[in-house]
Amino acid sequence: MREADVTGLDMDMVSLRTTRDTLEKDVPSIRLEKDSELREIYQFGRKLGQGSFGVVYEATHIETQTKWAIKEVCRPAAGSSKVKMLEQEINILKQVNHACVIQLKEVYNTANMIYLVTELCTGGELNQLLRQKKYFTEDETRHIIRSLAEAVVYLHKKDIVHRDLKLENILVKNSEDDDGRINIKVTDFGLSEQMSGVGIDNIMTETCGTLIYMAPEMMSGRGYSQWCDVWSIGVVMYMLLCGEPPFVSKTKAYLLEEIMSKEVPFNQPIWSKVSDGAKTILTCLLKVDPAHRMSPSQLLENPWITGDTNVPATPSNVLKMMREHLKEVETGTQTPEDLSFTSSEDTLGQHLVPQADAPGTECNHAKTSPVRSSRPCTALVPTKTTKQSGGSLQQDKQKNGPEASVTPSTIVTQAHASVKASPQSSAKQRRRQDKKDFSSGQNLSCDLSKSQNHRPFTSSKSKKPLRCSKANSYSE
Ligand SMILES: Nc1ncnc2c1ncn2[C@@H]1O[C@H](COP(=O)(O)OP(=O)(O)OP(=O)(O)O)[C@@H](O)[C@H]1O
Repeated sequence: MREADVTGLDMDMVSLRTTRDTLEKDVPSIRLEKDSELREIYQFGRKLGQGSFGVVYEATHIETQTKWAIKEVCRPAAGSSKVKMLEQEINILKQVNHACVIQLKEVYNTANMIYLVTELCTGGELNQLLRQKKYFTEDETRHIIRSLAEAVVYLHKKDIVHRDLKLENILVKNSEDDDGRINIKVTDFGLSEQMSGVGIDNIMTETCGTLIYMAPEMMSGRGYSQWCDVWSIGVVMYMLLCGEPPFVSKTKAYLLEEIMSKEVPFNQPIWSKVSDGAKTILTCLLKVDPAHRMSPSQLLENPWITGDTNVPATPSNVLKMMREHLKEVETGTQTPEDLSFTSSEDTLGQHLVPQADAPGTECNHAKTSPVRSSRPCTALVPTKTTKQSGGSLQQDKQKNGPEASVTPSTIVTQAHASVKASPQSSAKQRRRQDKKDFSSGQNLSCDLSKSQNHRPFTSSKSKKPLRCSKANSYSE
């Protein structure tokens, strides 16, 4: 047995991204001469499951008597699509270190096999648990969704988009911990993408994932960003609460049509027992337009998630909220200097930019809005600048901190200029125009298809033919 080189992995298997090396955890990658040598380190137990790559076993580390899961993978042919997925999975698992994401302990390489040693999740997959229970209570769902949102916030901060979030890829660490809570671990990063570019390079075009969890912008094939994961959180949450997916259709085209034409359905009797708070979150997560979707950070701050019932009521209708805000300025309860609009504009023209992570802000459009995609869920600010900065994701991060990277405006509608309205005269002018826009209702709609028709997304990523990567999951 010999330690692998400093890069940590077999270089014929994995081409590491040099920029990420320093961020990676110290996951030992060990070369074994024979497969039998691993049996001297671990005692293999029951089979836990089978994936498209290989078999997963429970295993006991002989020296420490600790239990692990070992994924045994036949080394795929060099250059095959499986190699890319495995590379991606290992590369990403080496970088992540979060309580709600599966932990990779070690990687073993032999001439024919690769072994991934990960933490053991004795509770199996979340979909199995859901099948047993039929549906989860709001309390159980809250805990699971909070953990999932925490994992997604963490991943997105690392520029990792999971792209295949679903019940099957959420493992249960233990069926129920001491508090009766279900501890989850996000797994299966085979279809994940790490965004290494800036601005438009962070728009992906590959269609991948599992249909019922797939965001509409991903299905449309016009380009998508990390907001596809938010849609999937919405589908997972919906399924936890009622046991069934919100939208079902046999083909991608029909499913897309269904999603575009329908409200999030709350017709089944079970929904009468679900709180409005939970339903509101669902409609905010399942927004057709990703620019109007609730961010994972906002989700974490939502009173339904935090259980904080003392959050001051905010007007749920954004237009109403903005009018009240302007009225305060007019009546002098707020000075112009108090205002700090983040203005932006893309080349598509006027566009409302959700301000990142306004706590307690809720959307309440499910019953009031006839068009599901036309109402934003986040605190919105008007956009009136005429300058296009070409600002990038990285530039935004430098200027505004890491959270800036997860605003839809930076990704979905490409680069925006973020300008603080500090000089009084220009701020006055801008606000006057903003007020005009708000009172006329202008700007309050962002139609994905219109936007994209106007300026189709392009990507530096290669476009490959549709291929089946695993049962129910596919990628282009
Ligand atoms: N760490 C783990 N602890 C417990 N069970 C696991 C663990 N990892 C995987 N499993 C089980 O083994 C099964 C196969 O996992 P694996 O990761 O190989 O495939 P998959 O996630 O189903 O899909 P893919 O084909 O994309 O690899 C899973 O469905 C799960 O039930």
